[in-house]
Amino acid sequence: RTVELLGAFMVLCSTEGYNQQSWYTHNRNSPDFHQKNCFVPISEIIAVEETEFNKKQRNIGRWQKMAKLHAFTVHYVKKARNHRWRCSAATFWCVDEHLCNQWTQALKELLEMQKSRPKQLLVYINPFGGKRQGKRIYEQKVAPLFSLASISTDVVVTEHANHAKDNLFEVNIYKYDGVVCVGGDGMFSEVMHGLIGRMQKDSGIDQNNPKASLVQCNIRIGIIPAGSTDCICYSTVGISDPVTSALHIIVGDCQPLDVSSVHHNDTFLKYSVSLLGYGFYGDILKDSEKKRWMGPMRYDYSGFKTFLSHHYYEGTIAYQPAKHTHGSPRDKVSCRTGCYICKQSEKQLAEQNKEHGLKKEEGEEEWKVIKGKFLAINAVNMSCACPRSPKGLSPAAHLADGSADLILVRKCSRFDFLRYLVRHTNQDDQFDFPFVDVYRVKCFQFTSKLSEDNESNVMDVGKKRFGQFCRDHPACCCNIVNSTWNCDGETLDSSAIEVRVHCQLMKLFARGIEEDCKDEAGHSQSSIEQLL
Ligand SMILES: Nc1ncnc2c1ncn2[C@@H]1O[C@H](COP(=O)(O)OP(=O)(O)OP(=O)(O)O)[C@@H](O)[C@H]1O
Ligand SMILES: CCCCCCCCCCCCC/C=C/[C@@H](O)[C@H](CO)NC(=O)CCCCC
Ligand SMILES: [Ca+2]
Repeated sequence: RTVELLGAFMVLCSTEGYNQQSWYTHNRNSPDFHQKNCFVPISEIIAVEETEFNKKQRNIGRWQKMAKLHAFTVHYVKKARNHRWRCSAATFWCVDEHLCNQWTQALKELLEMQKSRPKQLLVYINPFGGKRQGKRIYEQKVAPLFSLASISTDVVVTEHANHAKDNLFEVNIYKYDGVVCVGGDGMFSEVMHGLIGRMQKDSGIDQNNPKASLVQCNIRIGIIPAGSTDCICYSTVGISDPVTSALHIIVGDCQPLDVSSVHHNDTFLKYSVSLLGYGFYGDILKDSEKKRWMGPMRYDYSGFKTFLSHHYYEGTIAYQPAKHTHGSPRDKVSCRTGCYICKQSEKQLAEQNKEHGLKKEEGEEEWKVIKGKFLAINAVNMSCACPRSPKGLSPAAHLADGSADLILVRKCSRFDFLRYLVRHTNQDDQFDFPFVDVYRVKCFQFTSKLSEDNESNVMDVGKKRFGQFCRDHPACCCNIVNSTWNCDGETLDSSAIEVRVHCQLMKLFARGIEEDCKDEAGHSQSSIEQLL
């Protein structure tokens, strides 16, 4: 019946940007049917509108003589290469007004039934993130799409750091279906801290207790990338592109995300979803903060400088392996949309929530301890893929499996460290070095040698006399001063930390990275023939 009804229509298909338009009849038997037609699941329709014909369109072929034409336009998601989404449109027209209304009505009803779609959003824009384009990106690329999809918004352009976070403790967040942040990873982090913090406050949970069972945050966060690294957006969508992200928000996607809590001596410091990095990435960040005026380039500058300085840091790591999850960091099983490993963790989480047994178990499990000199200690909750490194720091890390990958890069030569870094940009295995170890963990603790010494009150006069460098090996680049922890792009004040992964603590408007299944002609094989 669907095909019959549509047979009565002519279709005007316009491609991305509404530039090239072509007219054709909807006839399945015509030879070019499969080239010109696309199959769009209802879940990927953005909006349906009644359409007025303009003069230009009316002057076409035999339809010119008709008294009145009736039409509706379907705006839908068009999947392009490299996970990029675009808004495309097809206008259906015919002479039968009743038929046209029936179709418009039916499609609108189907859209109404998409319950996961947001209707009201709270938007925070950081006008100073990345290349300072946040406001323009939102106004020109995102707001028109939200309006097309009939999403109403309350927009706050931030005036200072922590504006968004503080605001989230004051507003009635429960009237929104989601919070959108326009900016980079730092802006996302602010919004996440605001939302998770607010949820704990409203539920009477003390964030300073490292063992507290945190309350999940069901208000989804959407990220419109406008920052310098945009690692969280890239790792959860597959591309850093504002229009693609806006469309994932509109269709109401949902991607749960693991969040790590970071504590020092029973004091809450921060949450982390991407990178907790000590040594190399901590030093890059510390140096780059002084060069914010350089924009995203600051990371290249500080990265080069930090690489040359080649500092090692001595310390002790204790961790509990993540035995609950089925994957391992070197199994080459990437986390993709509908990930089986993350689904298994979700089931376990639901069972644990029923039994409240998690905490007892954790206390009983063994801790592994590693002492050493490290160039970098990186704990990642997700792959940390970004345009600089499309496969990321740990390519097989999972977004929502309740674990983090702990990567230890021990003291090695500059040349070896460079080989390690270069492997983040090609297909070779970056863990296949004798000086690199990687573990999948559910919690870990770190203490630097310096704080251990201070705690045991062994104050070495030599340290003071020789300043920053190691007394035993003055030429070895082994730093007596501590490095800084880089927590999702922000520095932590303490070097001794205690970290615990909270499985699926929050949710994003995303669906994880889709398996790319474009055929030669660019048609998506995974589209479901639901509508046309
Ligand atoms: N109006 C503002 N003025 C100054 N700082 C702000 C303002 N709004 C937000 N911030 C702060 O700016 C910091 C950086 O912002 P953001 O993450 O958007 O950009 P970025 O650092 O360039 O990108 P990335 O985090 O991806 O590297 C955030 O930590 C946020 O707290
Ligand atoms: C010879 C070429 C070698 C190139 C090697 C490239 C390796 C790049 C790996 C990039 C990993 C990014 C991890 C993401 C961290 C974010 O939470 C954080 C906030 O945005 N960004 C940085 O700390 C900024 C970190 C900046 C890294 C350069
Ligand atoms: Ca994870």
